[in-house]
Amino acid sequence: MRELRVFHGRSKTGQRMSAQIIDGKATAAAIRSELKQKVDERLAAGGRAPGLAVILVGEDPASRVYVAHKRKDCDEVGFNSVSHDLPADTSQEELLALIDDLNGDAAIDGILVQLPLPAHIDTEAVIERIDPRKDVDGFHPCNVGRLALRIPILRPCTPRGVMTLLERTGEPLEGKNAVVVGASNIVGRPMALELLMARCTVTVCHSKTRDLQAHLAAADIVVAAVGIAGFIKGEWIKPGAMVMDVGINRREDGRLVGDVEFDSASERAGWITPVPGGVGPMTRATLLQNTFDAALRRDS
Ligand SMILES: Nc1nc2c(c(=O)[nH]1)N[C@@H](CN(C=O)c1ccc(C(=O)N[C@@H](CCC(=O)O)C(=O)O)cc1)CN2
Repeated sequence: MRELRVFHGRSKTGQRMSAQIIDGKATAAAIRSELKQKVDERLAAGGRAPGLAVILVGEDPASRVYVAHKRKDCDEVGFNSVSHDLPADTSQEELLALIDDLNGDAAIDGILVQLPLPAHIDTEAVIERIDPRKDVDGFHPCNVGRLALRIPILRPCTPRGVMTLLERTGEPLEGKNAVVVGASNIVGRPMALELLMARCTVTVCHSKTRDLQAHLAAADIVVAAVGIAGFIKGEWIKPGAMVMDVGINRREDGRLVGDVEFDSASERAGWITPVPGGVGPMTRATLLQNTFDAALRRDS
């Protein structure tokens, strides 16, 4: 794995570590650089820049940061990004009308509506209004359905990003026991479909799962997506497991941590993603890949 940072030593808190750290930031940078080259080639051949519309409704501080990063990423790779920052009291009808306009806009290949939306807006209705061919988040029922049928076109960004990281380790995935902790629509469920497509044996655990530790004890791959800091303890990890931490939780002291106790898990895991710098940057890079793929498909 080109971007792999191997770390056999001691962590900041002095813990002995044996896991190989998967550097999502470096992998994401490599993907952006590959895309930039493809965009340059496309422009040189007389094509147009892929266009991404990014819609933000309201003032959620984290969403503002994520959206700003996505726009910056577009600039870096030469995409045309169009911003729609709407006030928190935007009605559902206004948002749907904007999506209708963007669905019909020939310069736009991808439409992204940053989540979460304000409570008065029906998120499912908004996602379903996006033309599936422009649904670069991969959340539309058509795209999730295609993934379930193993004929994906646009795949949800975080799970696709996790698969990219797993694949770039060079470890065979086929036949491995994979446990996904969390069953959300945007991560847990599509993650399970991705792992199944890679021929893993997949278990999805959630808040009603009876013996999480027993499932994890057999897990060669763990994907943690619960949104609770340090929820998964290091001693629950099977020695040598590949641990992919999707959680991004801000502690009271301001530090960002994942859903997995990193130091203790690093002593047992074979591979592990850090937080920050693991899966998060891959979500952004995969959005760019999806937008490029959508542009190619619309042109063909
Ligand atoms: N329409 C969407 N909304 C949301 C998605 C999504 O995929 N589509 N996912 C999350 C938020 N998200 C992208 O939008 C996202 C979150 C975090 C990161 C990231 O790079 N995190 C960094 C740390 C960032 C920080 O310092 O705060 C990291 O983990 O290293 C990227 C994308 C919910 N909404």
